Amino acid sequence: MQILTPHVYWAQRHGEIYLRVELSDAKNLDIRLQENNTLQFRAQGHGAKGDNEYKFNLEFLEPVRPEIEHKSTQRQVDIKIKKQEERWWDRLTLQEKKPLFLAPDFDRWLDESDAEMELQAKEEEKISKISVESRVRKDPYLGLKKGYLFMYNLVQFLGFSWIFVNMTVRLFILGQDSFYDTFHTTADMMYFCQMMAVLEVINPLLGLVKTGFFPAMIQVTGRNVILFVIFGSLEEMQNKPVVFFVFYLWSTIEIFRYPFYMLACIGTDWKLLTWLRYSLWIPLYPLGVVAEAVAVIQSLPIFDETRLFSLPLPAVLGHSLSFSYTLQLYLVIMFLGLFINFRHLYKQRRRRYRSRKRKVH
Ligand SMILES: CCCCCCCCCCCCC[C@@H](O)CC(=O)SCCNC(=O)CCNC(=O)[C@H](O)C(C)(C)COP(=O)(O)OP(=O)(O)OC[C@H]1O[C@@H](n2cnc3c(N)ncnc32)[C@H](O)[C@@H]1OP(=O)(O)O
Repeated sequence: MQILTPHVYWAQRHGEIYLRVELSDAKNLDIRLQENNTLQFRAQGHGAKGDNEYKFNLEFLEPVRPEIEHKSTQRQVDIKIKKQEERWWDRLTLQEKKPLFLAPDFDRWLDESDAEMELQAKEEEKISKISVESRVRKDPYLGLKKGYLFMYNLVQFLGFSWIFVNMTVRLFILGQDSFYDTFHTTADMMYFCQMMAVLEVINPLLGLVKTGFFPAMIQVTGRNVILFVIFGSLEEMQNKPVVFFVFYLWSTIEIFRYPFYMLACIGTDWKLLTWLRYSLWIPLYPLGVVAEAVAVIQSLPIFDETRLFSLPLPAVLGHSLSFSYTLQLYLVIMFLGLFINFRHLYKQRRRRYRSRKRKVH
């Protein structure tokens, strides 16, 4: 048998040398480092000149470690050698003239600055992994917290879905007639969901979620004023079509927001659901505030008439101060609340899409 030289391709990193020997189905591999820092390769296989014995020697530019890793596949033999010192080499071999059988491995090739960036990225990844692991280790109740949040979001999702489906089915069957008894058919579930929603103000206070306390407070208080004070305490309001629009707008966002949070609890993210959670509020929030404002305005004469919640006044100032004045002030606060939460949601949307874009590049 003739002894031939295979084609050898090489690339380096600061700490390693990679060699790719073009020899398929290599057998009887004998790869060793000789004392003079020379790699000796010998094997039988199928190379450029067919089935044969192939060999080559490479005397490295700088000292390498004696342990050599190699893997023979059907197509090639991959060799990894560790440098004694982590340093960029100007060339592979001690002899200046490049051996004819040796060429750069362009699949693996990086120049020094690219290799440095790769090294840096690996370091950063290692550091962030360590910090995530230590954060997880630091909080022994993380599983419990996630479990609680998951259950909370699931219950809210089921509640609002029930309201949404119920209203939609009734709308298809009864048409506009369904507007008038929305309250009687769905109020109990809405009471339950909105009472539970108070937890959304408590959760950020306990550090369970990253939500700001103030936006959550505005959201929950705003809705509960409408539900419990305007609709709940005035029977005259309960069969007005405005109830339908308010409940429909509230539940439309929630059937997307809560599943989005459920997925976040298990570290999952569905692009379409995320987009809906961070986009649907753009039309729904102003519409919701307008519907709520209509409900408040419609309730003003009823409060004037019934004197419900009116404030007793000394006789010289008149009989009592109607609750409708408080509600007129509330109308102004409502649009202030709309502005604060609209800005908050806009920032959350920008933060979400900006950080995702950064992750992609
Ligand atoms: C002080 C008293 C003031 C009283 C003032 C009264 C004035 C009231 C006027 C207000 C008008 C209200 C009108 C309103 O009722 C109309 C409507 O609702 S119409 C329908 C449309 N509505 C909406 O779209 C709003 C829906 N609501 C919300 O989006 C939230 O309630 C809000 C607080 C506004 C914003 O949510 P948040 O700040 O939580 O943003 P994110 O969703 O981005 O979440 C931030 C991170 O926290 C994680 N998180 C949050 N909650 C949970 C949870 N339950 N479970 C798990 N994880 C949660 C979330 O995943 C984010 O994490 P990361 O940053 O890692 O992604």
